[in-house]
Parts: sequence; structure tokens; C-alpha cells
Amino acid sequence: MNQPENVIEIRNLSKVYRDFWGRKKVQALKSLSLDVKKGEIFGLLGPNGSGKTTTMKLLLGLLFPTTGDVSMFGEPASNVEKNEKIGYLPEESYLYRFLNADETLDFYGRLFNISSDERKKRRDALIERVGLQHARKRQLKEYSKGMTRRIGLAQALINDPDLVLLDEPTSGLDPIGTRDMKDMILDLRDQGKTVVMCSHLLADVQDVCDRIAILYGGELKVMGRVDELLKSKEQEQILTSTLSDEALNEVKAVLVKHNAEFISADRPTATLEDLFLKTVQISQAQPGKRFVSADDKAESPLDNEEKPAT
Ligand SMILES: Nc1ncnc2c1ncn2[C@@H]1O[C@H](COP(=O)(O)OP(=O)(O)OP(=O)(O)O)[C@@H](O)[C@H]1O
Repeated sequence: MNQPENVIEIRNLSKVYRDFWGRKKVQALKSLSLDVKKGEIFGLLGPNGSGKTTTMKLLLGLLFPTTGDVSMFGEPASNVEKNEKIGYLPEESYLYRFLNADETLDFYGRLFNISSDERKKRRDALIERVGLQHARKRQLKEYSKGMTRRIGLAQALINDPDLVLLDEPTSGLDPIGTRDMKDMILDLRDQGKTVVMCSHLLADVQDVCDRIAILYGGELKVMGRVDELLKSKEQEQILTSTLSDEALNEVKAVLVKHNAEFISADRPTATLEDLFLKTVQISQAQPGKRFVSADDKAESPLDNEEKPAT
């Protein structure tokens, strides 16, 4: 089977912020290498100050790397033409507060030189998709945080981008808004688009992301498929409809016959939050330790988990 092509390739990327005199202030990224494949939802995680926004800005060409290379769609990230294929939802909205939703999308559509008919078509479809039909004529200054996130996403999609960069897409949203946003992100993947998202809301990341990277102090600490990283490798989980005591006893007998130990009928699973916190804990205790492999078969920090006392 053909491997999906890489939309983003980051190689040995470092970024040093310097002060006015050119003196080194902060090393925000240290030799970061990662790929994002076409059609996947990739999550970039890490504690505050770990380098996520710096990575996003380097992808957008808003910053230049100190060393290393970023290529997107096979072109250097410094090539501004590639931005026509990218949609970006920043963490803070930079939209014009005195425009309404229709005017906002029309304005951004013009910036991309989209024809009048096509602008109208895309505007109507996006406003419906993000659920703002009822508020399309209201100025954005009257919008709630959730409505602002929705129009922000519509704006990021007006150029029908192949790659969508989302900074904290679900922050500040209520549970319904969060679910809608997650569904919209999953829809983007269904349409064949590639999504890279930064978020501190780990349950949301776990729900939608195919692969993740965890940064700590500007270094890549964990990378791999979410399901692989969180999966227990020593235990099996079988989900069934409710079993009678008799059926459960029969199942236990079958397990004994196959030299398997019956552990529990309702075993808890790890969460991405467990993985994240464990990564931070290990990164503090063992700065050189990494769990990164190119073939997605990385050992997970959770494999080091001490077994709970029984
Ligand atoms: N313009 C700048 N000048 C100097 N240092 C900066 C600048 N921007 C970011 N930094 C520093 O670089 C490091 C990485 O910051 P960055 O904003 O990329 O982290 P982050 O992971 O996005 O954090 P958060 O989760 O808080 O948004 C931090 O130590 C930050 O203080």
C-alpha cells in the first residue's frame, strides 16, 4: 500500500529568540523533526512555553528558523504562495469587530481573489456549516466566545484550504460548541484535508487526532498514533453486551483453558491526559528520555507506568 504523502516536513528545526542586541534570549525549539501526512489530524501538545505557537508561526512563514528546514506541499515554508492552500485559526481572533458574518467572509474571500459568485456560494455554505445563520447580520462585536470561534473557523476555510492550522479550536466553547467544533474538524478530514491543531484540552485532542507530538522545553518528547500510544500492550479488552453471571463464568473458564488470567470485567483505559502528565513527569525526571520513533511503533511513556497495587 502506498504511504500517504507528507504535507509538512520539519527537519532539525531550531528557533532562538534574540533580544534587541542580538543576544540569545530563549531557545524556543531544539532540533525538531516531524512529518504530517496528507489527510490526517495531527495534534501538537505541550505545556505552556514548550514551543507550539512558535512551530505554528514557522509553518505559516511568520517567523524564520534559526536552523533547520520546513517544507510544505514539497515547497520551502518561506514560499508565500503556499499560504493560498492553508487556512489558519489563531488562538485570539483578529477579525474586524464592526463587520457582520457575511461581510467578514466576503472581505476574506476578496483577499484570496475569489469571484463574486463563488464568494457568495462559499459564504452561505460556511455560515450554515458553522451554525451562524441566525446571527449572520449581527456585528462580530456582539458575538459570544463560541460564536467568535465559529466565524473564525469559517474565515479559515474561505479559501477552501488543503491544510488547516487550528490554535486552541475548542478553548472557551461549551460542551455543545466543543462537540460541533470536533465534528467540523472530523468533516475536514473526511473531505481529504489535513489538520494540525494545538490544544491544552487533551480529551478533545484524544477524540479527534490521529497522531500527536508532545513538546517539552522546545524538544519533541513523544510522537505517534494516539491509539498506539494509549493502548495497553499486555492486556486485552473485549467489549460485549451485558453478560449473565452464568455466561461470565463460562467466559472465565474459557480464559483459564487458554492460560489467560481473568483480571477484571470493567477495566479502566488510559487517557491522553495520563500520557501527557506522564510525559511531563518523565521529562522533568529524565531530561534525555524520548519516546519518538519514525514507524509509529514508539514505546509509550505509559509502558513505564507502575502497576497499581491490587
Ligand atoms: N517573541 C518572542 N520573544 C522572546 N521569546 C519568545 C517570543 N515568543 C515566544 N517566546 C518564548 O519561546 C518559548 C516558546 O513559546 P511558545 O509561545 O512557542 O510556546 P507555546 O507552547 O505556544 O506556549 P502556550 O501553551 O503558553 O501558548 C517560551 O519560552 C516563550 O517565552
